[in-house]
Amino acid sequence: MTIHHTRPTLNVIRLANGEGLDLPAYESKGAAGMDLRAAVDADAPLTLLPGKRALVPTGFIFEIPEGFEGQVRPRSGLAFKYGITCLNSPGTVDSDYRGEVKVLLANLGEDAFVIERGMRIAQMVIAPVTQARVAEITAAGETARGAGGFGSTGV
Ligand SMILES: O=c1ccn([C@H]2C[C@H](O)[C@@H](COP(=O)(O)OP(=O)(O)OP(=O)(O)O)O2)c(=O)[nH]1
Ligand SMILES: [Mg+2]
Repeated sequence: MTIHHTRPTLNVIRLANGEGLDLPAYESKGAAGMDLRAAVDADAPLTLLPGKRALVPTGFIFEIPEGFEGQVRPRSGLAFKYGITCLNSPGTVDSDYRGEVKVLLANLGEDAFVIERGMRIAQMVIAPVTQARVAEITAAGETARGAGGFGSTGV
């Protein structure tokens, strides 16, 4: 992949429960997201029953650079094979958040899913964001679309 811009640095702080875990990493040269690993106890894998959700620790604090966000997204393989997804997808990690990043996994499959320590459970995309100024006005500007939406152009 040709990098067309300066790569921001993501500072990470390893927590006690992250001891020994691989750093979040891009698994291929052009991967959009870095994979996040489950920091569950090695002796106590987490069993996610069908229809249930769980907040899974990653073992790290991330200092998301200002002007960016972390988007926590499902891994398509886990979704396809087991129905495992991120309930709040995409999860939002704010640049001023200094707590442990966690992944809200949900099991939409039919079978129990066991999450072992170090398993790659989700991926995080670092994406630029803009904070808009909010300005209240009295009438919206006219457009051809107007108020048409939700299928107004056909399906
Ligand atoms: O998948 C996620 C989503 C969020 N967070 C953390 C980082 C984020 O900065 C914070 C707040 O997330 P969000 O704004 O989505 O949740 P909220 O319900 O609005 O909580 P808050 O009132 O703390 O903003 O929770 C995670 O670790 N993982
Ligand atoms: Mg919030």
